[in-house]
Amino acid sequence: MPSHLNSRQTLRRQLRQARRDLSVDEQQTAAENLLTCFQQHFLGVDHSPKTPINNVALYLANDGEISPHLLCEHFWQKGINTYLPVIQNKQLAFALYSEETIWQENIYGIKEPMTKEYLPKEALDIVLLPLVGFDTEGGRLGMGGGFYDRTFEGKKTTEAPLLIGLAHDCQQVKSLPVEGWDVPLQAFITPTQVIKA
Ligand SMILES: Nc1nc2c(c(=O)[nH]1)N(C=O)[C@@H](CNc1ccc(C(=O)N[C@@H](CCC(=O)O)C(=O)O)cc1)CN2
Ligand SMILES: Nc1ncnc2c1ncn2[C@@H]1O[C@H](COP(=O)(O)OP(=O)(O)OP(=O)(O)O)[C@@H](O)[C@H]1O
Repeated sequence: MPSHLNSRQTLRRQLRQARRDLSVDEQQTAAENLLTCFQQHFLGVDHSPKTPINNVALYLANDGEISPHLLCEHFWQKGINTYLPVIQNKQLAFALYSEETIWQENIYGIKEPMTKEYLPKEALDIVLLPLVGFDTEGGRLGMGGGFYDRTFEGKKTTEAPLLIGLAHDCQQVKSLPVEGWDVPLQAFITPTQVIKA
């Protein structure tokens, strides 16, 4: 195996362990500070978004990932529609997430909405992505399925949606080994900082 792929695997293992080592209390505090950080950077003084947001994709936290559930509550209060990824032909489709959602589990045991209705991905304003590691250049290391990369392959940074990674601070690395298929993200939000790539 080429050494850069090997180092990707090693990094993935170390960074997954680091986020799984966080306590329940640390996870709760991280989720609260993530919401504060998001609000400070994406909302104007009057608490409305600086640019209108209608549709946001997020995820259900798994394997120590920082949880966007407080962001989700905030979106629901604002009448913003939220969507969750559903694995479809090695890509992701985005299904509405509401109080009425009926669930199924994907092959990794992560809950997904059970539906055949998806929002075209271009109609999403923001996608909040889970990640294992990130760097300040927009580099993202995921779980290794390549799902987000396949889904947004070829998307220009000026085209919707805005891709924003959510992470614990312990998931930041100096520089990630980049692969040709990696889709760069526009920003990362952690409990303490917003990093624009
Ligand atoms: N919360 C969340 N949802 C998500 C993602 C994610 O990273 N986080 N995904 C982002 O793409 C997709 C799922 N991708 C995943 C890829 C690998 C594993 C995983 O646990 N792999 C195991 C091996 C499991 C097996 O092969 O049976 C492992 O590496 O330990 C989980 C999710 C869609 N939904
Ligand atoms: N656009 C693409 N077309 C075909 N294969 C792809 C594409 N993007 C990624 N892959 C494949 O997916 C595999 C996993 O990629 P990678 O390790 O970058 O996933 P990841 O970003 O960590 O995962 P995820 O986005 O699911 O969290 C790679 O071996 C690569 O061959």
